[in-house]
Amino acid sequence: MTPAGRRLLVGELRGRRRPLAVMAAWTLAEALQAALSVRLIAGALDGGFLVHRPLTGLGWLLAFGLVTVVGAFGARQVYPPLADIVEPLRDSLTHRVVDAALRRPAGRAARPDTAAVARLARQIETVRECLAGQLLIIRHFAVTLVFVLIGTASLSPALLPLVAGPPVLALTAFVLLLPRLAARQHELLHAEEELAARAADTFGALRDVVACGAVGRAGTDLDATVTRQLRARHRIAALAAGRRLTVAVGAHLPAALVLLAAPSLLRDHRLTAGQVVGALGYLTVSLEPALRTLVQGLSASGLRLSVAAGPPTRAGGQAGGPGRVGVGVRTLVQGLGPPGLRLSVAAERLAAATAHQPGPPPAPGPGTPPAPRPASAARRPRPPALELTDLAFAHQARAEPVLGGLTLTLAEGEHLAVVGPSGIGKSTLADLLAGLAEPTRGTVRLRGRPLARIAPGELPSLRVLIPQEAYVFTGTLRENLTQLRPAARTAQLESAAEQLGLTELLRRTGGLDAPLDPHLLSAGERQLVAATRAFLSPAALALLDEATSHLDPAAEAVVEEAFRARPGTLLVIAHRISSAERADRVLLLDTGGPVIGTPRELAAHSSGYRDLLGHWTAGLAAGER
Ligand SMILES: Nc1ncnc2c1ncn2[C@@H]1O[C@H](COP(=O)(O)OP(=O)(O)OP(=O)(O)O)[C@@H](O)[C@H]1O
Repeated sequence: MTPAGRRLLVGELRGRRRPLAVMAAWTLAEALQAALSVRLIAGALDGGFLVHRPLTGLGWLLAFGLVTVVGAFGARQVYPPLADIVEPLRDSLTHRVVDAALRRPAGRAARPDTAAVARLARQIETVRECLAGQLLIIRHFAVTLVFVLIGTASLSPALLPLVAGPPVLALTAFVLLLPRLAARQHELLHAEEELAARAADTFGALRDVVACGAVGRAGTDLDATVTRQLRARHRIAALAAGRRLTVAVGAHLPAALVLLAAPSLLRDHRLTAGQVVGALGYLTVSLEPALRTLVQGLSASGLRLSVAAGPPTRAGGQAGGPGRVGVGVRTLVQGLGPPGLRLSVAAERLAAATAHQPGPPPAPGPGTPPAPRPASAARRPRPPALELTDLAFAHQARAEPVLGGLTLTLAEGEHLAVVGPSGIGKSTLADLLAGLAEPTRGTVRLRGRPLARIAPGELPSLRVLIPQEAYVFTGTLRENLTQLRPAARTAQLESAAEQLGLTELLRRTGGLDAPLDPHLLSAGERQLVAATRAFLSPAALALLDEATSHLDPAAEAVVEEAFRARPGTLLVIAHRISSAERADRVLLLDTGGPVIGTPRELAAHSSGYRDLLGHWTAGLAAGER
């Protein structure tokens, strides 16, 4: 247990001396039964029924019944003081955690943590339940062991060495095993959290995964995480087998030794049949269940306690060394790391489903010669970069269409901003242009080619979509940035990083070839990586769907300026007014129908655009943007 954890628990328990003392007193009453019951049965046999004095035997049994009632009453009375210990502990922990959480400064969270309250309650419940369980288990075992030893010695001192040695040996082995079990438990939790985080990242950024043709890579990543979790589970299963051995050595071995020694001890009149039955009773009825409960309880609820309140794990935002068992108040306050969500099956299926999917053919590199054009093509005027004709889309045949017939042409090199109220269909438009959704009616043409006739594998070389939820995979920054242009040289990568404002991240993470852990990046940094990857792609059409929403306005301007300067056409679904105002033209999607014009024209003639400007400006004034 870490010093912080020990301090927390000791501090909490110190204030509860009285209930602890009451609990100890009732424990003694409960233990009286364990200590006397077998002795009384042996007395009934040896002093009563075996010597043909049934009334004496019944007297012993009556005493046995009384002791059992006292023991049961004692067992019942243990719970009120236990509640007096753990219930205030829960209140105290909740108070400390909430207090610390409220005082914590708002940082640049990697992503919003909406489940924090539920996790907080669960972690505290775990600590409370496990602490109560631990107190009961340890108290019960200690009392049982002492009274089993005293009871056995009172039956026959000759049995004591046979009964005392193995439990002590087993306990020592178990105590030595506990830290390794704890370490394995942490390892498993870590693997489960990593899997949950990776699955959430991948599923959350599925649009980006598909848009940048990284389905195979995402599947491989998930597969590796699933394998790590499986290995951790195997390791913990192997260690868990050691717990059964502990019970066998601690309780079954002494019973076997008593049975082996009994014939010679009976022959030498150093032992009676009743004493043999009594000793076996102590071992099988009292010691074995107490030891089994201790071993299972400590390695299950004890490790749960250590994990619930132990060091934070990587997915929780901090490195935590395995094997550090403890109730860290800092962890309770800060961490409350993501629960080990059991997504392994889903992730395994995804990995299996994507393992054989063919990826897109490699995008042409900078040095790739352009495809030969037919002689007649040289004479034809260059087609527009993007042409939408009567484009309509509905999610279902009888559903209200999201887009109802949009016609629009974008020239090569043009910069269009798309604006409109939430839910009007901006992302749907981006999906249609990226080929991720099929129009219900109308056509999309990229440089004159109908999108519907372009093979999916060719799409990444023609258009690139950067959605709000960016996909960054484990590997190096170089691998992430060259996903869409594998042949990009270091100088190109560095220049792109410079233009998009990624240099600081490059420096912090240790350069292009240093390992990159996506979970250590903020949402904005992930967007920067995705934007730089898209910037480097050979696609002439870049579609930014609120792709810079997690960046501040200055960083957003840097990214958009870089894309404006890049050869090709730019369509930005605007997140801020500044973004729309930078564009050559603005497409307003509104309930009254689409309107297009320069920012100035729309401000002058479109009441819908003016409404949006007002909304944005009010937001700015309120400090929202
Ligand atoms: N899979 C779906 N099935 C049915 N309706 C959907 C589905 N996905 C989106 N919609 C609906 O389609 C409409 C357009 O959604 P879309 O995400 O394109 O809007 P948006 O303008 O991008 O919104 P926002 O600015 O909030 O991102 C919304 O009303 C949305 O609820």
